[in-house]
Amino acid sequence: MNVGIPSNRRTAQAGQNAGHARPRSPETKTGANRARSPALGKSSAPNPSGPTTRSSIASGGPPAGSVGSGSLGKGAHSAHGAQPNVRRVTSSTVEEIRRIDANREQRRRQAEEVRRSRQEEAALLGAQCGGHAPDIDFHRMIQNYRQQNYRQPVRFEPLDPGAPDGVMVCVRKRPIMQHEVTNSELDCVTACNPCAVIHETKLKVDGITKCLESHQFEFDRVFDEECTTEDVYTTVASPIVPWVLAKGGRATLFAYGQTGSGKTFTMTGIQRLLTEHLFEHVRRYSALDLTVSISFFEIYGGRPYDLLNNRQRLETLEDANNEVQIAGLVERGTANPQEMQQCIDLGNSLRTTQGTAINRDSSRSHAICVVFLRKTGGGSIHGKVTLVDLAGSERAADSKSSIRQRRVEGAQINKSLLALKECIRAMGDRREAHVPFRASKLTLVLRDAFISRGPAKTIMIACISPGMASADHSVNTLRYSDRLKEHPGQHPRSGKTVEDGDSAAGRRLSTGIRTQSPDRKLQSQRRSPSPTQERGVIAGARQRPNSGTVPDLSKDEVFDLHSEEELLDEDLEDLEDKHAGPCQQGGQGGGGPSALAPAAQAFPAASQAWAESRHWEDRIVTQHMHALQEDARLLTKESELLSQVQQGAAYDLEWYALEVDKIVRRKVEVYMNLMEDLAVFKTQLKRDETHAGARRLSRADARAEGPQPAPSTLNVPQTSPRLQAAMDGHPCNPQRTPRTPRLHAGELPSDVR
Ligand SMILES: Nc1ncnc2c1ncn2[C@@H]1O[C@H](COP(=O)(O)OP(=O)(O)OP(=O)(O)O)[C@@H](O)[C@H]1O
Repeated sequence: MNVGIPSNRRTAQAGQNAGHARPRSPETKTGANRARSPALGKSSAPNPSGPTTRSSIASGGPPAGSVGSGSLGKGAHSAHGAQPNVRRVTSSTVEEIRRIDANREQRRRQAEEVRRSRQEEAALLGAQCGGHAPDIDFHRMIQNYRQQNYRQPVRFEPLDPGAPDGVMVCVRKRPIMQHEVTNSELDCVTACNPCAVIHETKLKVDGITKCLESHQFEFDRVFDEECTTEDVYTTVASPIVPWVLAKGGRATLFAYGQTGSGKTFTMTGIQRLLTEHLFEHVRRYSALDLTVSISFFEIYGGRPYDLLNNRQRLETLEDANNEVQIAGLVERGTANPQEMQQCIDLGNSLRTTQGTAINRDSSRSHAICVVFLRKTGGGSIHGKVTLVDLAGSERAADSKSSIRQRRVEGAQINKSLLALKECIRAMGDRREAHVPFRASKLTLVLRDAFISRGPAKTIMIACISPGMASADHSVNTLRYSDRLKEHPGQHPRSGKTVEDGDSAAGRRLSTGIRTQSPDRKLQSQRRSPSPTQERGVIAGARQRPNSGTVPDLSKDEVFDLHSEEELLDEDLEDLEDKHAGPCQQGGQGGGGPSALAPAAQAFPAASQAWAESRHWEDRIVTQHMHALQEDARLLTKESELLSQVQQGAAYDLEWYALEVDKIVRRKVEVYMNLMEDLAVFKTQLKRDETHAGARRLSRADARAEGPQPAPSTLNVPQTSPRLQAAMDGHPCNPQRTPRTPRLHAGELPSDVR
């Protein structure tokens, strides 16, 4: 009601409202509401029943037709003396309508413009990426971050091996690869020496709004994708050569990182460059009278194999001085760079590689190339350079896409990498009296490289992939590397996460070992430790919780490692037997034919179940991947639909509702199918477990009683309580849940209908 408001103030207010998109005043609201009434459309027509003003209604005047303008005003003015008010209210209402229309039109134009420019940008980006445009919004966010935080990279100064710092950590980012571009992946790593930033792309809790989480780290040197291996060598490795010669020191250089991140690429380059450089310096230091020799071996599945001797299986022994010796390891003398390079090439060609989901040519072992500088004649070691190309750390998800053997390898690799980290950290921590070298074969054979009587230097090159799909793994790699630099009484100097901060859970991830759920932990605790557990330092840490042997290994991690190890014991036996090459047959500990073969002969049902399980294992992972991809596609569609409606571009709400309905139905269908397959898979797993139990029992019987009992006389053991509990409690347990019928497109399950 405008009663009591001076007319001149109301006019001014109406003028203001027309000019600015401000919240409506009560009067403009009234005007707008009235404007929507059909009567308003006829306002210019003469009104026979006479005009009515708001003041007249307020004052109890006669009700009449709609508010109008033009001729309408005269009678009203003469009758009630209120025409100026009518004109003003009317004109403000019309103006309000016009303003609303104009605003809407402007919003529509703006939305259209944004859409067009987004499309143009996506097309441009798509053209740059060979038709596979990555997510344009994330692309913009990363570009904005780079623009806003740009600073000149610090020049690459060669590392000083004489510096007191324990471990030097450098990072190398490889260029984005064609297969990543084809998968529409974004480059989500900003490398600017000495900083490395990983941008993780995320959706907020509403599931639609995109946001960027940037993890910042600082290292001794950070090499971007433009840097060549020569740059890395000159900065990181070349200062080591004169230092080793002059000081008689021992230098160890690691390449660490996710599978496919460029470790082998970097390490083979360093090996090649070192060959020339080393001989050059040996000539320069001719007064020392040194010879160069080389050993090259790999650790696969926890066992060393000689790469310069046809992959002969080796044994690690400890001598009277507690020094680890690798019995039978060949050491080849090399007179010139060419000979040394030939040895290196031979070793690299014999290394165990396999195609994985991430890398077509993935190294599945730790390759250790040791270059000795020995006194001519005397044979004592003057200096030593150890180049370690570590096997790629993996997420469980990466290895799941491969066969079981890859998973077992992956678990072994992660276990040894965890042990390596703990050793390096324990050495850096002066409070640590004990360094857990026995935790893995890798650390055991490297013990000599770490604890030598003379000067020693350790350098880690952390390799990271730039792809968005690897972002979480790259963060883990950098956290792992960052923590190598921690020293007592100091805070970690970087590893800052913009937004959420560095959560404990995130830190745990950096160990490469999953954290257990409380249930699983409890189950692990209940189980008695296996003999293998009691060997390593992890077992020691468990027995002496206060000894500080493994300083920050959380209990979760310890238990996880144990259960993982326990689960893998059987598999590793098979794996090692399978891996033994022809050269090992009949040799020391030679595996001979695969251990699976006799078992398969003895238990045809077991081998069939095993084969079926492998089939289902692959199938379930593929199905899950497809479900996720479909879900992601639907989510994108859903968010586009929603934003269209929110921007007012889609007016057909019926169409909108139909589209949403279609999307939701499809989602239900996809996940119901997956659940159905999961139910079958769980049955397979149970059968698998039963057969494995039978095999274990048979082996134990054979060992205890001599001849192996006939399969028909076997007592098939019950499924383990752990698996039974897991299956009983799981919604997909086929015994508990009736098998869901496969849905056809557009059909809804009965409980959803
Ligand atoms: N800096 C680089 N420049 C160009 N290509 C690179 C670079 N780094 C790695 N690559 C390429 O990336 C691919 C994977 O690299 P590489 O095999 O070295 O990875 P990796 O970390 O050793 O993997 P894995 O642990 O699985 O053995 C190879 O094709 C390699 O040529």
